Amino acid sequence: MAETRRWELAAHRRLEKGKVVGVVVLDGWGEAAPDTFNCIHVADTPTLDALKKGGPERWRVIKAHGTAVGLPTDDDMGNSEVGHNALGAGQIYAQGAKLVDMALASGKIYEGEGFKYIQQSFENGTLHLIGLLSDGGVHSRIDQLQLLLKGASEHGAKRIRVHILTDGRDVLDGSSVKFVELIENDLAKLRDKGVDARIASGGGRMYVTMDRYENDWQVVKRGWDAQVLGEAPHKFQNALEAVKKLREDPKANDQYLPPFVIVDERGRPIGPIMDGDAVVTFNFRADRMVMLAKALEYESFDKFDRVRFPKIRYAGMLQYDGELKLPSHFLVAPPEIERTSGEYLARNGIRTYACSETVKFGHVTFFWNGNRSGYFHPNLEKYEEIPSDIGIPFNEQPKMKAVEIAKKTRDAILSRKFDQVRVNIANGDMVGHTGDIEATIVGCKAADEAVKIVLDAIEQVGGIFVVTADHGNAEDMVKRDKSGKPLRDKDGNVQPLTSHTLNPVPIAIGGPGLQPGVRFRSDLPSAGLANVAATVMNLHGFEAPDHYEPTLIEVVDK
Ligand SMILES: O=C(O)[C@H](O)COP(=O)(O)O
Ligand SMILES: [Mn+2]
Ligand SMILES: [Mn+2]
Repeated sequence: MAETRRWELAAHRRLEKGKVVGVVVLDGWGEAAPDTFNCIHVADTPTLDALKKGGPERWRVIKAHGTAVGLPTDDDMGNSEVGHNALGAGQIYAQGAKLVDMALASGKIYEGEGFKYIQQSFENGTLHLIGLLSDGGVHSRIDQLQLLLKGASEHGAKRIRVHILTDGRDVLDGSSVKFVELIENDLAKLRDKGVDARIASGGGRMYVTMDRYENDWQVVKRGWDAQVLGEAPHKFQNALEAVKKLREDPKANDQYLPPFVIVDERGRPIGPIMDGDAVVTFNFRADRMVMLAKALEYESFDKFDRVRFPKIRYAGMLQYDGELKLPSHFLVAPPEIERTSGEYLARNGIRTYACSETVKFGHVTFFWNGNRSGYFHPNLEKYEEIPSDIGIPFNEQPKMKAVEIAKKTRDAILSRKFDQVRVNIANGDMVGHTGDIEATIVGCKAADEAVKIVLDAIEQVGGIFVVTADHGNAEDMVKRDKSGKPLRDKDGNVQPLTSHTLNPVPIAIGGPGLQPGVRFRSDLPSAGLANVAATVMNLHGFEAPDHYEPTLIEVVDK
């Protein structure tokens, strides 16, 4: 069926071609009731407030979590990968989390090429499992790791080493202890069955291993030293003691725990990665595993000194980059996100500029284009990255590069060299993840200022804007009870919510180029992020392909 589809898009019956369309994605910017823990509400955000007044015809909310973005259930919060995939692809795909669930439930994971490949190391080598240890469901899920541990041992793994990355970002800070206990319990059961299974190393996800978009290779190096070389500044006899001890530092935070290795009575690391071993990175999400995948797989590599490059059999939980075919072995085939709006528009001559700062750059390029790196049409596209701050938590620089991104985008708009400009403004999300309420308020204000710069430029060229978000975060910064009341400890302190939320996100359209009769339809109350691509195509003057989720807009006579 897909092969017979044409790439050429039909002209829209009512909407003209030739307007510059500015698509702004506010990362981590959900819609929620006014509240002191709603940083978007508390912050001074005149631009977004004005857009909201355009509802219901030019402002509304759309779903950004759960099944609306291809996640297993409606209890799953949205995230950048699935959010930008849906925004760019215009279609809802079963995402990595769900595909892994299905492969584990059916047992097919053990019959695939990837598992058969690593299995060859089980006789004489160790199986290493590296990944994020939590039930956040954004990059990985602990229940999938538990099933994989059991399944791998039943399929011949005799010696297993788990290299954990503590979370505190997609889940509450401090929850690392309970997740380590859970896995230690499972490993003890495996040991009872004669499998030599232990946690071998660990560290906080933002400080060890899980950098993204090559922002800071030192993060990956710290992980490499612990996981592969068995070297780290902290040494403990077991992981529970490690996490508990490291958390005694008053400034400790699961996201940033320093690297540690587990050692035996004689102080020797119990699980460095050696020649002949098998390695699985058990995150299903790509962005924060690609860098490690390169270090594990590429013979030639110059990002840091690996000291030792063990000859291993390596598989990702998924293939993380479809264009680079990385890693070349994987346990579960990733969703085949095809016929994205980026590809359609490039093939129909639309000139596109995409911009963000490093920590979100791949969101408006790689994720937007269906986890595909590179351009569709280099002559028509320009992707520009503004370097992010390195090595500081974002609550220390909450304005991030919002204004710089907006100014570059303004220049791109005013150059009139592009038909679409697409940006991601990171503050609501990146500062929201720190749990620092004051800083998040500052970040939201900066994001609003950046939006104004882009909208002013759109105004100058007679263009159209679409302002939306990929999922919630900054609009709710506190852990709540079932009735929605903030939970307080005995001293009256609230527990900051560092994660994303289940809230819907706003979408606003406008600009001088928007024809007077264009408004949001009222017959799609459950629409979600995947409905945005068809909307944007319409605003470029094209009908959307019929396999896309329906457009959010209609044109009425005025
Ligand atoms: O990777 C992260 O920073 C978080 O786990 C999820 O945030 P994102 O989906 O907004 O990137
Ligand atoms: Mn995001
Ligand atoms: Mn986030």
